[in-house]
Amino acid sequence: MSNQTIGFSGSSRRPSTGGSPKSAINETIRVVCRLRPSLPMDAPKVSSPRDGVGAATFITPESMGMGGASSYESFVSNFTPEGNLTYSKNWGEEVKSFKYSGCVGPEVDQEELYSKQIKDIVSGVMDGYHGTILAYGQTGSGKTYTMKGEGDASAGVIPRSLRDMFELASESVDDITFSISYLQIYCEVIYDMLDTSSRKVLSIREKDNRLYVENLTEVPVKSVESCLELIKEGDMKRATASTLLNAQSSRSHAALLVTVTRRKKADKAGKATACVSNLVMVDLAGSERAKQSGAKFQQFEELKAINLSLSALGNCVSALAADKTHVPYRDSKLTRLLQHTLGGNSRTAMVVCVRPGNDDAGETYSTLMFAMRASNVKVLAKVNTVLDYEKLYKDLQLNLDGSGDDVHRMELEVVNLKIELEKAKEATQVAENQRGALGKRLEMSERGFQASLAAAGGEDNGDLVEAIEGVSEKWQQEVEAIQQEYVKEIEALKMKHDQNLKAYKAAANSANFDTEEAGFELERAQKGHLETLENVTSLTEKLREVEKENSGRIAELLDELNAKILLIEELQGGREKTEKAHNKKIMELVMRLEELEEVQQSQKADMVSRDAVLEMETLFSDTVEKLMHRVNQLEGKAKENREVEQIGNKHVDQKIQQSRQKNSDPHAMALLAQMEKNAGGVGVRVEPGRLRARNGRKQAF
Ligand SMILES: Nc1ncnc2c1ncn2[C@@H]1O[C@H](COP(=O)(O)OP(=O)(O)OP(=O)(O)O)[C@@H](O)[C@H]1O
Repeated sequence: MSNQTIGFSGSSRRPSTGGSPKSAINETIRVVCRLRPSLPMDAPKVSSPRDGVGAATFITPESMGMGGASSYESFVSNFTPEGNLTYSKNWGEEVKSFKYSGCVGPEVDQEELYSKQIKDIVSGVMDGYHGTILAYGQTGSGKTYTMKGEGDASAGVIPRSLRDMFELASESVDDITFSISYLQIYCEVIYDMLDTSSRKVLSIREKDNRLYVENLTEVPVKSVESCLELIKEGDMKRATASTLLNAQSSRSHAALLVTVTRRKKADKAGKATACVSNLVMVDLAGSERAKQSGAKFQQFEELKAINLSLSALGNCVSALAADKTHVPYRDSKLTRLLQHTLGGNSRTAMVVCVRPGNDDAGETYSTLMFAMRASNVKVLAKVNTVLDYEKLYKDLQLNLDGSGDDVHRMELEVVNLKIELEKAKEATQVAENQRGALGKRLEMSERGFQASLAAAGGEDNGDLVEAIEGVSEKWQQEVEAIQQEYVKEIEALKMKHDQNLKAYKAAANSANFDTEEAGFELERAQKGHLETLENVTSLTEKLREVEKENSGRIAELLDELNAKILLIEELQGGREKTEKAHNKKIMELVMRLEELEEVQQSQKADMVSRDAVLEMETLFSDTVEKLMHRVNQLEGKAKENREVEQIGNKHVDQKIQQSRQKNSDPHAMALLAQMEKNAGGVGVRVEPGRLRARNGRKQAF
């Protein structure tokens, strides 16, 4: 198992509306609406007074004859395999039409769905195109069933795709290898499902216009079974994760990434290429409303994250469908991960799953609307070919090895030819020698013959001379025949020698040429390797620098983290104290409340009735009114008294004045004495001018 960085689906270039590159596929996202059958869990729920028995929001062949569906508030009233779907709202008053790539009802099985809607995208992946299959829909609508399936008979898209891919690979002459990665996005955090050792959190990175999930585990696989086993292990981990994180299957998005590397043989120009393509299969989390799901606490947080990512997906789909320049991919991890898939370089199919329960009508409608938008998104998929450096290197090595063999073979041939040439030379020499010897013998014979002829003497010996001349002639002829034979033999040897020489020269030339070619090739390869090596070295250096930077940054981050942990601990300590104080306060308040309740309870017994209170209130206000009336009366009286007193005072003052002037009025004196007495004091002298003020105040009440 290797732990490395791998890419998700190539370039994010948006498809242009103009001409497309050769072998590029210009199409839209293929949207297939799948209506799942009614299950016991969709037991009839009464959703309106007019809907007494409903269990399906769409008409199925089974429900068709029962006449129930058309009485529902909202329902799928018709659909065709060609993808036409009609949705009726308000008991059929409003009708909305949708058009998808296909529409499959409950009667369509996994095999039919796969072979008609998905298979060609999978085989496209084997030809070098990226492919993406998504399952979207409300919780319980059949996404996992569609993607994974149940058992062999109901196997879903994932096992069927893997089977097809391995089968195609076994039939191909090319060298095809597979690897898989498996991840989940839970509450906006990416987890590696194939890393059994840790629960590391992964990040999405971008480099050279290529998105990748950093450090995501990529496992080379050799069979469908090993893939399924790894997925099972991942799912088990997911189940474990669900206890740790409270994540259930529907709470996270699960994505399986299959990378296919197809190596082709080098062409005549010696260029070896490889296609590296991805098949991404995503089981999205279920869309649902908090109210509907009754989510609380952690579940609510999950739901928030799911809805955030699904609505981000919806926003991206809307922006792409409307051909907007800005697509908000960065709004969620899901959309960032699918950036190159949606509207980019990947053939994409989306199976939109719909539940039949009539309580789901609202969700069904928004699912259908989302699907409609998705079906307008354009994609431009192209074959993803790269230079296969590994193969190129291996092939060159093999070629060089082969050239070496050829040179060696030719060298041997040359050596053999040289030996034969030497032999031919020797044979020629022998023949020359023999010819020389024969010539000498002939000369000697000639001389002997002439001598014999002279000794035989003249015409008398005519018969003998004739006989000798005949022998001589015969001898001469024999010698000539032998000579000719030798000449022929020498010529043949010469010819063979010349031929050998020619072959030797040709072999030597060809060997030289091949050696030269091989030398050039080697030089080119060495140059290429050198460049690659230089690139690798500079990349390694960069990597080291980045690692160095990262380790510095990581150290800083760790320090920060430690500081934050300390802070959190302190805060927690403080919070605990505050909590304790709060708890104490709450306890006190609770006790106080209890006391009050007790008091209230005891007061309740003494409490008068509401009528009695009203009566008392009326009595009280009557009394107050009367008192106010009385006060007003008294104030009027007092005012009158004050006026009378003023007049009286004035009169008394005049009288006192007069009597003082006269100093003999006994009546005035008596009055004065009386007044002084009333003023209350022994030794108090009442002056006539001041008497009014003191008395005036007293008389006010
Ligand atoms: N086409 C179908 N035929 C038969 N049964 C189906 C079909 N689709 C779904 N089901 C059944 O419906 C139930 C819910 O399906 P499934 O678990 O796939 O839903 P889901 O959308 O993945 O839910 P979640 O979002 O919670 O993961 C399962 O019991 C499944 O077997």
